[in-house]
Amino acid sequence: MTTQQIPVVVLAGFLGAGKTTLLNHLLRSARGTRIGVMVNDFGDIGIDAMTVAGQVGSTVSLGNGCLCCAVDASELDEYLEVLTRPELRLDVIVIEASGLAEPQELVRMVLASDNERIVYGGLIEVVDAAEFAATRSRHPETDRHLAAADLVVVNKTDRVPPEQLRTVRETVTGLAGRAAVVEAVQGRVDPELLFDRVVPEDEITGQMSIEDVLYGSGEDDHAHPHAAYETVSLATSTPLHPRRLMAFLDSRPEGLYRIKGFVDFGTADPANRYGVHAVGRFLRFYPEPWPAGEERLTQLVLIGSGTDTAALRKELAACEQNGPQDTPDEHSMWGVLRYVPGTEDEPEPDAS
Ligand SMILES: Nc1nc2c(ncn2[C@@H]2O[C@H](COP(=O)(O)OP(=O)(O)OP(=O)(O)O)[C@@H](O)[C@H]2O)c(=O)[nH]1
Repeated sequence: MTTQQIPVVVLAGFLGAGKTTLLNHLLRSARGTRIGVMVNDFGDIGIDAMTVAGQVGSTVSLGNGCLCCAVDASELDEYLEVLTRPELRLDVIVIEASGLAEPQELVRMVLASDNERIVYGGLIEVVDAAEFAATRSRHPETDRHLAAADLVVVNKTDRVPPEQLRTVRETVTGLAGRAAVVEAVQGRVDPELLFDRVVPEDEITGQMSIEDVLYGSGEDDHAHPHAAYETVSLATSTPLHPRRLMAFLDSRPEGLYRIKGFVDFGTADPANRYGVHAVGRFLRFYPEPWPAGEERLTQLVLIGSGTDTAALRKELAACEQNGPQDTPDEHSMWGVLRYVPGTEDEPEPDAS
């Protein structure tokens, strides 16, 4: 089921791009969220961050050298096995690839894992805005890495003048194809781009002051550059048409990075609701029986960068069924079922 699977995020980028800085930022700003990490070396991870990372102990350190050279698929599975133990109650696992690793290899290893408690959480490429041109000329494989990414973080924007940043961003966006592209200083991206933050109890019960509402609630505001991405939500009691939803998903626009929630397909499958999990080009549906007494609602959240939110809202609304004459036929679920794990013709996600 969607809610129980732990997303495994692969964090890649060339030497010095800011992967560890970003990881430390995630660990610091995660608060109630429990993050497991796999890195080559714990040396660079801050002591305060280690209080979170420490829950999994040194067992996750993969030793020196390139992660994907040092670890074959069975070893990766071994570490995932440790990190997904229920007693650790981790909400997300981040694998930091060594600066020289081929990230696509790691992604393939995660996708090939038969650990049922995990789900692929996306490939994030960190780019050094100041060194981008030089890195690209020294390492032509940069282009391939960017093309495989689901989210590109253009980091160190403080080190380049606006003009140069625009050029870097344009080049990156061109190479990254459908990936979402966000800018950052010191790796400070909103953790919610990567995973669902668990809201700590004091935030739920605590009262918000007017300042909180206007300016956010304090210390890690600068860590939540909300302008970096857009969110579109849909909550409707009208069932969605499976064919139209699949047409929308199959042609989802560039920059639409994550989709999560539940779908009601009405009479097309009255017994089940369908959990949706999409990150980059990766898409899965998880049918599960409707909980007894639960209102039949479709609830979706779409997260993207550089997307046309008005158009997304319109396209989503067009997926709703229009009365009895629009009732889906018996074959209309086939497109959806292709993305249910364990079905015979489950598509291979594009990790090339
Ligand atoms: N000016 C500036 N420096 C940054 C930024 N982000 C990271 N750095 C610095 O860049 C250096 C490299 O950052 P790391 O996070 O260690 O990079 P990495 O990608 O993990 O490096 P490797 O582990 O060697 O692959 C460190 O000295 C960071 O403090 C940023 O946004 N601006």
